[in-house]
Formats: sequence, C-alpha cells, structure tokens
Amino acid sequence: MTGRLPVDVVTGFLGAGKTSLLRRLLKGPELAGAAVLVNEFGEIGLDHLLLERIDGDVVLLKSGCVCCTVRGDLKAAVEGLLGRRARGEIAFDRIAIETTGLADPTPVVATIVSDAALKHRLAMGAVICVVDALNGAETLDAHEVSLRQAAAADRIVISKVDLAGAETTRAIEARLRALNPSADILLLDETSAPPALWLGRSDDRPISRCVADQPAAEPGHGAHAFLLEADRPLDWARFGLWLSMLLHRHGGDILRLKGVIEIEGVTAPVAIQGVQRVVHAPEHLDAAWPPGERRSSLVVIARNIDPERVERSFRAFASSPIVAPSCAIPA
Ligand SMILES: Nc1nc2c(ncn2[C@@H]2O[C@H](COP(=O)(O)OP(=O)(O)OP(=O)(O)O)[C@@H](O)[C@H]2O)c(=O)[nH]1
Repeated sequence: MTGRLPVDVVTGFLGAGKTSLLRRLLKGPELAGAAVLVNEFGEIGLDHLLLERIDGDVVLLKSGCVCCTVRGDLKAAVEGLLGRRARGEIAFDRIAIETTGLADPTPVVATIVSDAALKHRLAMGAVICVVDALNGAETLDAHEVSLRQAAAADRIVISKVDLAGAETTRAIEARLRALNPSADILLLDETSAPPALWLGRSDDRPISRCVADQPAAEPGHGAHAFLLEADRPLDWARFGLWLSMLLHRHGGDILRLKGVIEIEGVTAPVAIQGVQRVVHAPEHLDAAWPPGERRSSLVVIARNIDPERVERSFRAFASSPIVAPSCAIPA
C-alpha cells in the first residue's frame, strides 16, 4: 500500500449500525487521521446539524477527522478531498466510506480499484458489512441489495446483539456464514470493543468477488426520502404517540426514520432513530443547536407511501395544541 491511501468501505442496510460503528472506531486510534465520506440517500442529510462545518459538504468531526457528505458522484468527492489534501487545506492518511443503506457496494469498490485517476492513489482496504441482528433476517428476505452487501463483505459485523437475544443472533449468524463463508463475522453490541483490527485488507482475500461482473443493484428499490420539519417545540408524549401510530400503520414500508427534534422544555437537540418497526432509545445530544437551525427535522426513507399524506399528518400533529382526530392517525 506504500504511497497509496487505504480505503475501507462500510456498508449495510438502512439503520443497521454503520454510523455507530464508525463513530466508535473514530474514538480509537484506528481511524485517527481518516477522512470519512458519508454517502447519503436522497438529497436530505442531517449530520451537518451535529458537526462542525468547514465549508460546503465537508465537515470536521470532533475527533479531528474530516467528514464529507457525498450526495452525487463519489469519484468527484474523493478527487475533491485528495485535491484539498494535496494543497495542504486538510490532512488525512486513510479514507473510510460509509455507503447509503440502499447501495450495492460493488460500484464503490470498482471506483477505487479500477478508476484510472484513483487506482494509483488509493489502495482498497476491507469491505465491512454491518447487519442488524434484530431486523437482519427480515431485511435479507425483503431487500436483495442487503444480500449483495453481505456477499461483497470481507468482514461482517452483526450489530444489536444486545437487543436481539442469543437465539435470533445465532440464526442470523448461521445464515450469513452460509451466504458468505469467507467473511469473518464479529458480534457487536453497544458496549463491546470495536473491531480495530478489521480495517485494512488481508492479502488472501481477492478483491475480485467485490467487483464481479454482475450489474449493480438499482439504488433505491423504489424507496424515496422526504423531510418532516416543525418550527416549534414538540410535545414528547404526543410525538411518541404519533410515531408509534405511524410505524404501526406503515412499519413495513418505513425503512428508516432519523432526525433531530426540539422537545418542549428540553434545551439540547434530541436524536431520534427508527429502523423499520423498531424505534431506538432517543439520544440527548451534547451539542447545542447551531445558530438559526433550532427546529425539528426528521428524514423518512419509505416506499409505497405518499409523502404528502405523512407530511400533512405530521404538520397537523406538530401545529395543533390538542390531538385532533384528523392528525391522530398518520395517513
Ligand atoms: N442497542 C443497540 N443499538 C444500536 C447498535 N448499533 C446501532 N444501534 C442503534 O441503531 C440506530 C441506527 O444506527 P446507525 O448507526 O445510525 O445506523 P446506520 O446504518 O448508520 O443508518 P443509515 O445511515 O441511516 O443507514 C441508532 O439508534 C443506534 O444507536 C447496537 O449494537 N446496539
């Protein structure tokens, strides 16, 4: 890898735990000095609310790492970062790319190993696929792209084993071993140590299977992203009710819901995370609201749902002081 920057790719379905894994790795020495590229689905990103902005889509993480949100061309984003590094504007010595949860990682790997402009400057590290122990089986059944993600991986991290229980975890592990026998598998919960040694490649794993001739899966799979916003603080109990009704009614089609909300009587922003039918524990963020951005914003990634109906329902809920029948049942 001499002279070339190692690139690791973190993939996995929506909400599997990719960012959580990266956040933990960023706290240790493994990713110190890394540039992290976050490839977001759709045009809507929220991470900028929580990170210090350098300019445009490039942000500096608290760890000192560079983080770049990619909404279009990955190659252009990587070239942009390499250019800024060459000009001495930013410093990093490795790259980690988080793909969108709906992406087949194959084209990302192909860009790194075979693009004429990049292949002499970058060296492929590992493809790490995060699979959620709780939702993993249903996701593998329903979304072909999740099979491709697991099949392309050098290493598979099974997340949320603390939520799934031993039996469910064993079942998903056995399924993943059958699907990709050559991948190393690691079980992870919220407290176990991050798999530092998993970054980088071991030479006996040919990259070829990652860049197999098969066409990449269509990104998106009919899913679309939309944004729900509210300018005044939300009542926590009513918000919880609205959210549980939404997931009760449409859970199978809400692939991901995440955002930052302002709750009545709470100064700090609160991060909300929903993955299919599961709502994770809300997180009170340390960061204060960036100036001028104090508002609730929720990104929903869904399929088979008319965003306007959900928006109407959310607006009615967020703006009315009492639960009116028209907003009580999410459309
Ligand atoms: N209990 C538990 N929760 C976890 C674990 N890993 C991730 N989570 C939670 O799962 C939710 C989604 O995690 P993220 O890391 O944002 O998932 P992601 O794959 O980056 O999501 P997208 O980028 O939207 O595809 C968050 O609320 C995390 O705190 C785990 O091992 N245990």
